Amino acid sequence: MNTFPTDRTLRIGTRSSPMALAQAHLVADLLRKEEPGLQVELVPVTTEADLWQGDLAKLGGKGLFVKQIDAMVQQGDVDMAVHCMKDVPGDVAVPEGLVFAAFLPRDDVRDVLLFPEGSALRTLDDLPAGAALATSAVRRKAQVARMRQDLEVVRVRGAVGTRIDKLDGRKPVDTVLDAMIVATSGLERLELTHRGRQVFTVDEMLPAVGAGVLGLECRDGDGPMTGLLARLNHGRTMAEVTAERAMLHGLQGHCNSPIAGYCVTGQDGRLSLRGMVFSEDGSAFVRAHVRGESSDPAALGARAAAELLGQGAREIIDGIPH
Ligand SMILES: NCc1[nH]cc(CCC(=O)O)c1CC(=O)O
Repeated sequence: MNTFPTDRTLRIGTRSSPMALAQAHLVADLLRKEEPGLQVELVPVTTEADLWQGDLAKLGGKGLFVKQIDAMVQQGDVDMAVHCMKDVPGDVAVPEGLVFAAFLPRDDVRDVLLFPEGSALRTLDDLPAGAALATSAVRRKAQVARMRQDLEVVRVRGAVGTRIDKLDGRKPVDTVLDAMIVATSGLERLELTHRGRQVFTVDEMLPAVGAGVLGLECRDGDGPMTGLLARLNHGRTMAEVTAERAMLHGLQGHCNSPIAGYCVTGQDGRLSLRGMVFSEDGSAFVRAHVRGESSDPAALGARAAAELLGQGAREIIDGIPH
């Protein structure tokens, strides 16, 4: 078995948000368990995208959260990065010289509805007409509109904890918020699961490509590092994420295009991939459900994309301003 040099400190580049730090700590613990005595150091960075409170599209759009950290890995400032695969753009290749050497077993992929602290409300149906529902994800907005057309969807950005502070009125907002949707796995990583009320089924709200998956990225040519990370890889999750991301790549969306994609491995070991592309308000959408062997997840993703495009996904994507 490949061992990591004992005289080398492993540096993990991470965003400085509480969720990102929790993820980096989790990975550091897993690495130390794998390689007892390993020296691990976290290098927190506040990215430009974290500082910017406006519309992300105006700052350069997708991938901003990961770009700065990727550059640090490329330059050798750090040895590796932990990324939420949901935040890693799927329309472009992984940056030059970098590789995802491992994916951790997938966490809960479902989205969950929260209410302000102390609220007696429990479900989306409990909200009165015109209530302000916070989310900045176009995918969530489109799918919520399919369940409730009468809500006002409000964009709220920032780290998950900050968003919840806004929901509870601890941080200022332009609009008083009546409810909010976040990722279940995000709540778990912040130890805030008790705040979740209605957990949406994947049929009600199809997850984002890569939801609930942490990817461990390092330099392609760093043998000891890729060798160590490979030992943490979860093969089934890797196949599922590869299929979803191949679908996303085939669709070539933009940062305002609501796209959902979710692949699971069946009892028989075969992959089952569902994909959907929505118009902004969810009133128009296309969907595909394809199955295939886990040995070629990228082909399955390409097939899902082709099917969605055949149903008019391009027109829906191009019809949304960006
Ligand atoms: N866009 C931010 C982001 N990126 C990943 C997660 C949650 C964890 C995950 O799905 O991997 C979140 C928070 C959220 O969407 O509520």
